[in-house]
Amino acid sequence: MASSDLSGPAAERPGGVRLTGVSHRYGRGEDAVTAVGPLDLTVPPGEFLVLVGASGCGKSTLLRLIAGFERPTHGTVEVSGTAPRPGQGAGVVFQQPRLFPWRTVEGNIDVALRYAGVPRQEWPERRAALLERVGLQGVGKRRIWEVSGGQQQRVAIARALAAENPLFLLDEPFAALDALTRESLQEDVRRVTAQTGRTAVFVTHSADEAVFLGSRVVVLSKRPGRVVLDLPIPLPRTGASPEELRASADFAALRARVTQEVKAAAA
Ligand SMILES: Nc1ncnc2c1ncn2[C@@H]1O[C@H](COP(=O)(O)OP(=O)(O)OP(=O)(O)O)[C@@H](O)[C@H]1O
Repeated sequence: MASSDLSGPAAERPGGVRLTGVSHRYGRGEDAVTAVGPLDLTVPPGEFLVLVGASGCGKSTLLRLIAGFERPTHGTVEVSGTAPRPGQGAGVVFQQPRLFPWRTVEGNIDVALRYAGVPRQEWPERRAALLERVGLQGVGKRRIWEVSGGQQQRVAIARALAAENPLFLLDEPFAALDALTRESLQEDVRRVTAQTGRTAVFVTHSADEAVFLGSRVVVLSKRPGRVVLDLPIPLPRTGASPEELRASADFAALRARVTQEVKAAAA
């Protein structure tokens, strides 16, 4: 496919994202802060795009614009060919799981299934499939405070997958987790997106996480964030084990490249 096609019809298909001349400012007058842009970015359906950059460079702002939680001060944002609307068209996972603590794991997933308009008789089957997909079989009846932080984040991922939206947005979802749990969840997210073919946009500070997860990594400059590196990640999405992938020379070289660019951008 010619690269010009990526900014055209591909971005209008389900799960495609297109940002054109986007910038976003918070506040007014002397207090105004331009958080991001101007930038153009096109994400074709099925791509796993990771946004990396220094703290405060506007990564979360960009994700919120794509989710439709904010409208850009300038430019246009399109998801699946139309302006995004909050809560529709994309599943979102935040750094904190934001669950209903008094409900069970299953109860939290049921809320998402109801919100997605899934008929009640289909809930048991859909719920079981979601719990299996995120490795939570056997804990469905536990209350949220009875499961670990990593399991809570798995519930949040299952909830975001419940509506079967073609777009999956994740804002530093593993930042608060220990290293082992983080790696295990990275592997799950990589597997789930490869299996379902969803488009993903993932925000992180970590070059390691970016290269492991992404089929493409975009590094942003310091605020206001602009694209300083747009790098395809030609590592196998299926077949190789996570251990093989992490141990490969290609992985190390890509991680070094991204680390270098993030440092240079922040300087
Ligand atoms: N609601 C808001 N009102 C005013 N300023 C905001 C708001 N949200 C973000 N900002 C400012 O916009 C800039 C970008 O913030 P944003 O959270 O998008 O960055 P980030 O790259 O995600 O940061 P981090 O990696 O630390 O989470 C920051 O200077 C931040 O203080």
